[in-house]
Amino acid sequence: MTNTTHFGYKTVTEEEKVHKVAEVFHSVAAKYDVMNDLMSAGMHRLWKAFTIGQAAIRPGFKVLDIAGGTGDLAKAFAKRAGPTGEVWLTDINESMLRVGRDRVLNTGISTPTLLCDAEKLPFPDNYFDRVSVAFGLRNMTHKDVALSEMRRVLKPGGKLLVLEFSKVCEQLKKPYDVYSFSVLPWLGKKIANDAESYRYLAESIRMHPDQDTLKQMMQDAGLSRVQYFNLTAGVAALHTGIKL
Ligand SMILES: C[S@@+](CC[C@H](N)C(=O)[O-])C[C@H]1O[C@@H](n2cnc3c(N)ncnc32)[C@H](O)[C@@H]1O
Repeated sequence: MTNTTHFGYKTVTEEEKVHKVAEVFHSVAAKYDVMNDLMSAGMHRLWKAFTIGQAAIRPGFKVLDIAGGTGDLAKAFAKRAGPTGEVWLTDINESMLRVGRDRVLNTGISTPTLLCDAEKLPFPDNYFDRVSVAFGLRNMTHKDVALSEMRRVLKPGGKLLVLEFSKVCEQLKKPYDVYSFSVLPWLGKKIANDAESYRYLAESIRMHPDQDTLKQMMQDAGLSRVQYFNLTAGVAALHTGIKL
């Protein structure tokens, strides 16, 4: 039997979802950074700065950034881990990873870069001090499998950080819906000539588990001391958990 899942509001086979997500990120890779700044009015930088603070990377740390895309987190982590550290920039999508690798290299930092699926991480057990995933989990087909993989590769005492769009507070719901379903696709069309990918973005955010559901999923994956921080009234949330 073919398993189905969702791609935004559409029901698709799991295989179709993987292809469709790949198409979205091949299509947006070149304009991804400028669109991020425009769509969030630069706020994604603050959310990432908060995540970097919570990661508390020390020199020598081994860090894995999953679905790292254009490399914002990996770049910041590599600066903090220093020459004795090891920071991996990974993503399933070659177009995104290529942009990320070049951006990181342009800052004079060299990080290992690897094309890989979060659901099958090619790393040993108990290897990393920190694992991060920013705005990536939403696109994964088997989020439970990906979260277990993230836990597996963490060292005991290591920390997982999941930054993702989340559920906004009630007062913001209406204006946020108007913005997401009208302004976002329009901006996508104007800037990246791709309204569809940005419609998918809005839909996939609505389909993503809310703060408490994701917290439970992280606990189910075996993480402890799971907590979350709402950012910009829940537009995004950072979840953290420890592998004991
Ligand atoms: C919205 S981008 C986020 C990029 C970057 N982390 C950031 O915060 O700007 C989502 C990324 O998730 C990646 N992705 C989707 N499914 C994945 C999977 N199963 N394994 C690894 N990466 C995946 C996509 O290729 C894409 O680069």
